[in-house]
Amino acid sequence: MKDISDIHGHLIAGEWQRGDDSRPNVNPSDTRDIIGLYACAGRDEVDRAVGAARAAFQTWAFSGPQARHELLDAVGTELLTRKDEIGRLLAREEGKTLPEAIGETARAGQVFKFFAGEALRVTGDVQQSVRPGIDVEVSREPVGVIALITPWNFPIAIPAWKIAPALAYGNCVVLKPAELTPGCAHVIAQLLHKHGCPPGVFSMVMGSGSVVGDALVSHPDVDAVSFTGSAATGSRIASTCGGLRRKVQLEMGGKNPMVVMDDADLKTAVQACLNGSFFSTGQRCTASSRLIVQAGIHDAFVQELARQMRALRVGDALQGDTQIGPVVDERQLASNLEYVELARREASEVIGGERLDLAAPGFYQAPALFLGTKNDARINREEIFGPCATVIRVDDFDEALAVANDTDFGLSAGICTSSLKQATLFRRKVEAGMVMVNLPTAGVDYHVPFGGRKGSSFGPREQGRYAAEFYTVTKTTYQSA
Ligand SMILES: NC(=O)C1=CN([C@@H]2O[C@H](COP(=O)(O)OP(=O)(O)OC[C@H]3O[C@@H](n4cnc5c(N)ncnc54)[C@H](OP(=O)(O)O)[C@@H]3O)[C@@H](O)[C@H]2O)C=CC1
Ligand SMILES: O=C(O)CCC(=O)C(=O)O
Repeated sequence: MKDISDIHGHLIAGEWQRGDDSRPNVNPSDTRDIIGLYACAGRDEVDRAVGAARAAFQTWAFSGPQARHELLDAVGTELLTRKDEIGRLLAREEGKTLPEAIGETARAGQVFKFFAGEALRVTGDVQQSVRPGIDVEVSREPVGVIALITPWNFPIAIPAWKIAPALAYGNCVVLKPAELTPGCAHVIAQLLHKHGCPPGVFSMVMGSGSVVGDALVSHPDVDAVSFTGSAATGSRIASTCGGLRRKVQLEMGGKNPMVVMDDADLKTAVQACLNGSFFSTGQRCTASSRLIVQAGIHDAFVQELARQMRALRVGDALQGDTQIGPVVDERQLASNLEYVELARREASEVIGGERLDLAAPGFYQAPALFLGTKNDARINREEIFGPCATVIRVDDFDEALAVANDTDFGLSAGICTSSLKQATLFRRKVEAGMVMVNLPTAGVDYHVPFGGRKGSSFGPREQGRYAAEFYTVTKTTYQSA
């Protein structure tokens, strides 16, 4: 029988609340390892959290920047100081390797510190009126109560890059982390609580998307929703928010192209693709999932990439020599394996991709390359979200660019080339929110905008000072002098 005192509770109105339902947080590297029990909320908890946020809003909105700066800075400092320990928890609950997990925790710390600075730099405009004797001021104000819904693949960085700007600009927050990975979000909640976040300013309610997520998105007292996750859930949230005329920001999937031109440095191109396609087990919305390779370099590139891919060590995320951790859970692994089966029909050759049975029971999969594919095949249209990349052979730059842009998504795009002309043309013409030249499509900075075009994103950008567009509303004031 489970002991209720062991359950990690929700944070609502400044208090830890357990309820009586909970779910085990399972280590995907070794399913015998249960990290802890985490509470599962229902609609009542959501109501209480939103109510507490509404009640706290007027005070927090007018609290001034110093308190916000100090809170965010303290949380950022502690995340950085404890990055090894928290990174270990992240690797244990999500399955990315320890260095990746520690790096992500450090990134979350930097995000908090960045927005601690932004809290001191909320600016507006003073303009001259077209009418004499009138001053015009454009100022930014907080939006209100913001619901944040986050996925499992970046369980600390994504909550951080939504919570920190929301609080910096004076909003109150209710966070619902992914049910698969609540541990890191729970740590952020602990730190906000510990460093004096006033009751109701930040609440965290754990549980399933269909209950807690849905209750939050449709709650009458929520003013805005920021979501990262699948395109299907994102579309559903967009229609609910549209109907309610509620501000919404969506970060969804990608089918990111990486173009490799004949004149690319082979070593650079292979490294960029190895990293972009397979690191973090391919579970990144910025992963390079379509490798678009010019005919002249194609065979040498594929041979070298396949050789290095096969040499990648798949294993327990916490083991020092592991390069590719497990897939996050059985459902995601089953979905990846279905795509491998589909690739057997749609590609001319499949390398790797099989389920691996290692010493510990976990969700292990060998990285996979699907060769000789056509861009209209399903494996090139749908986001797989696993350690799988397709290869599409093209004749020249124009064809590479056309294939790169022929997708419903538009998050990140890369090119490997030594030609300044081709790099420049690609930067200008590719339909993506982020472009990488001689770099992996995944792996971004914490202080500049993040987001895409077409089916990948909706609403204003996340991160950097551009985050203010979503987390504030402008007010234009006219005053007779
Ligand atoms: N762009 C990205 O970064 C990500 C993309 N994905 C893509 O999505 C696929 C499925 O992953 P999955 O985790 O199921 O993604 P989801 O879109 O289902 O989950 C993302 C978040 O939304 C929540 N959610 C689910 N349903 C609803 C709902 N009806 N209303 C409100 N919130 C909801 C989830 O809660 P809960 O998990 O608790 O049910 C989670 O917190 C992956 O295979 C991948 O292709 C997934 C994760 C991240
Ligand atoms: O590539 C990165 O660094 C970020 C990717 C990301 O945010 C995502 O996959 O959701």
